Amino acid sequence: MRDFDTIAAIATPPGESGVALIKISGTDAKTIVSEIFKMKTGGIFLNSRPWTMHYGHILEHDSGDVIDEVVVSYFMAPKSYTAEDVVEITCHGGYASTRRILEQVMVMGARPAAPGEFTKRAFLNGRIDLAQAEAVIDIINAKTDQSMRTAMAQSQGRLSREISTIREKLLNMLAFIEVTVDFPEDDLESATAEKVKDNALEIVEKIESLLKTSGEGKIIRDGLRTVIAGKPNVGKSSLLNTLLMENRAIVTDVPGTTRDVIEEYLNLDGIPIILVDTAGIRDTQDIVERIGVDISKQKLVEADLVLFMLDRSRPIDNEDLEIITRLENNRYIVLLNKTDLEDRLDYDHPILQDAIQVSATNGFGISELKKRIKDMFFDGTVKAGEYSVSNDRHKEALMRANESLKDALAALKGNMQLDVVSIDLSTAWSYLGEITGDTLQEDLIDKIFSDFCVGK
Ligand SMILES: Nc1nc2c(c(=O)[nH]1)N(C=O)[C@@H](CNc1ccc(C(=O)N[C@@H](CCC(=O)O)C(=O)O)cc1)CN2
Ligand SMILES: Nc1nc2c(ncn2[C@@H]2O[C@H](COP(=O)(O)OP(=O)(O)OP(=O)(O)O)[C@@H](O)[C@H]2O)c(=O)[nH]1
Repeated sequence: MRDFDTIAAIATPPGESGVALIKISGTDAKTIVSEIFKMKTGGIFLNSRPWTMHYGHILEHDSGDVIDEVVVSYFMAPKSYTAEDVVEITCHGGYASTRRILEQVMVMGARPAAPGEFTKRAFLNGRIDLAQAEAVIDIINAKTDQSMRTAMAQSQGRLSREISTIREKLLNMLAFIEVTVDFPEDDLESATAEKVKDNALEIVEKIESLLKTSGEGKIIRDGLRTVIAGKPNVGKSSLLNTLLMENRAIVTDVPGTTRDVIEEYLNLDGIPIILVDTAGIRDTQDIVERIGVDISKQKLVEADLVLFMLDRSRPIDNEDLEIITRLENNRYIVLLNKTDLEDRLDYDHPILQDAIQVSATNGFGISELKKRIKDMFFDGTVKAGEYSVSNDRHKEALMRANESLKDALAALKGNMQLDVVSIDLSTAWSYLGEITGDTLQEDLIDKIFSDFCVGK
């Protein structure tokens, strides 16, 4: 194991809570805490057995003043989260206690941990691979049970095992080719080519079945960005409220949300939906409103799905048509709202063909809308209990590996030299290794961990 310096961070969110956790990892973790921890038993923490918890008080080192009442646990390397010595201090939740304890830990020689640094050490020390480390963030970010299941499966090595199996197979193929090339007198070329081809086809099939899950996988991990669009006053906000009333998931402050755009999480039978309510789109001279309208237009561009709403109690006008022209590049569902009022629509317009009749105020048609969304994005590629590829980085690596394998197959078909085929196979092997972090450059690895939160 590599020898790193000792790092520390508060692992729980800032603010008031029942308890808070301060994590310390590295060779000096135990010595550092020993200096400031007075155990109730009178024992010395430095001599405590691993994987035990101890009750006592954290003292300010210089004055000996009691800072807080705590429970301290000790995990001995390599059986800990980071695979280093880890000490965890559980203190009373709150700004003052956590800050003062962390300060003492620093005074004793620890350094503040960078975002994701604990998990990064678990990776660098070989306890988990990169795909498993990435799953840790996905677990933290998971908004629905379904998102959580996918992330947990990945953190337990589900994808990594599939990738390792394929990479081993590729290595065997490479070894096989090498033997053939080294002993040309045995005239094994064509038999080897045949065998390599069979194996490559098998791997392509495996990779493609993984790739097939990636569309749904991404939605399960990141959520389906669904923008409610339409003219002012057609009932967009009412729809948002009706949808949220039944199935509100976790309400978070999504960064970048402006006053004019509301973003909320909705749990649609396990599918996380980021519902975006936009300002009504129309031409306006009012500067403030125009900013809102411009943001709405931008949100349309970023949407996975647009719910385009019309007020059924009024004829379609130019303002509606102007929004329709913007929908050409989006997947959308047309909603005809206010079905409780008199119908004044002219149904000639082609966009109205598959429209769903709803009432945002009395809930009419809402279950049909939900079903339509599910049918549109989930064709059952991901079956219950199956793992899906949810991360764009993994998807890209799989796609590149697949291309290299296809190059190898083309070379075999063209009766190219077997060592040409070897190059393609080892390129595929290398791309797949990026997923588990075996062949990824250090700066890219650093970037992945920098997206974590401090204390993870
Ligand atoms: N107190 C505490 N709770 C926590 C965490 C933590 O770091 N501390 N976790 C932080 O995410 C999660 C649990 N993740 C963990 C992952 C690995 C190990 C660990 O010690 N693994 C060793 C030993 C396993 C064993 O005893 O067999 C290993 O894998 O070698 C601990 C926690 C959630 N709860
Ligand atoms: N009768 C009836 N009224 C509705 C229905 N849905 C919304 N409304 C009413 O239509 C009006 C406008 O609704 P909002 O939800 O604020 O419309 P909006 O599209 O968000 O409007 P802007 O924020 O201005 O873009 C309100 O008075 C709602 O009560 C419906 O299904 N039936």
